[in-house]
Amino acid sequence: MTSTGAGAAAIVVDDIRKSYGDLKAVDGVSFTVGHGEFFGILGPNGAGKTTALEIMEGLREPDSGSVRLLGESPFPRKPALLPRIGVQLQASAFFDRLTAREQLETFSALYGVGAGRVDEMLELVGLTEKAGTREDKLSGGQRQRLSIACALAHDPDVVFLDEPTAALDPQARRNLWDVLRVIRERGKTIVYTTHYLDEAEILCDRVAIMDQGRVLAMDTPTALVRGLDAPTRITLERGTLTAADAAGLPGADEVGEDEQSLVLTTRTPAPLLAALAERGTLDGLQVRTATLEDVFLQLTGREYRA
Ligand SMILES: Nc1ncnc2c1ncn2[C@@H]1O[C@H](COP(=O)(O)OP(=O)(O)OP(=O)(O)O)[C@@H](O)[C@H]1O
Repeated sequence: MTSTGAGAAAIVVDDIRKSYGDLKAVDGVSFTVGHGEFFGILGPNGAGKTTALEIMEGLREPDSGSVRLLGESPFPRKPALLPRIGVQLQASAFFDRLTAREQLETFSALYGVGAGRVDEMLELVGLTEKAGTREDKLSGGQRQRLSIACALAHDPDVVFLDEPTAALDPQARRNLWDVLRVIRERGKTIVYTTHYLDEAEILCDRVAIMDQGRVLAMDTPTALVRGLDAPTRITLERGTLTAADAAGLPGADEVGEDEQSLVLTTRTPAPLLAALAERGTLDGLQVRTATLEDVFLQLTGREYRA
């Protein structure tokens, strides 16, 4: 726990609103983020995630509502808060012509901390071997990781990351997930935005799903998915079992067929999977449970499109 006291929240967002002309970018958003929590703000493009994040960081003033960040109002900027928060800068905010190491040294100096953590930060984000490479010669994923390292240079308590995995290839995204997990293990409070629901489901302790400026749902990903009470779909390659046999298995609620596959729908997957295993039909079997995309569909009536 930090100096805000045991049990106190790291961030309290209370009914914030922000309009641009007639557009309600953030339309009455409230939530609390606990110390050490990895909190995700999710939603499609234009949902209001960045605006909400910038209000939390103190970069933008809300039209109404309030934010307490580590017990302080972040807007207007509080010098006392700055050493305690890390904000990931967009890659374009790097200094020209500096190597990865020099970027980190410069950020450390700006924060008034020594360069003692630079090697550790390079190691944390997997850039030790690129320390001497100029930032404009790094890949997109490497630049993202460097920008996260710069946000951590002064060892802040709370880290804000705006779409850190956007525009990365799948491998680079996964590498970055490992970095985010390590930051979380170090006890940092992380607030991040993403339009990748699958990723948030894996990484976040809790998520707020936003759409059109509002929070539609907020909870742990597991609780949100469980709340759907959606069935599990088990797909078998066609020919492994007849539809009639499948319908007689314990737990098989519905059986459907198409040219390639047999699809069993169940609310009790364990006995059904056990029965399928007994019949030696597990080869090529796929199990699909509900995801946050299904939660979004239920909440909005629309398919999720990032
Ligand atoms: N400075 C601004 N002036 C006018 N409109 C803005 C401004 N900033 C954001 N908006 C609009 O407010 C809405 C919310 O934008 P915001 O960037 O917060 O959404 P987002 O969920 O972060 O989307 P994205 O994933 O595309 O970044 C959008 O419709 C956007 O066009």
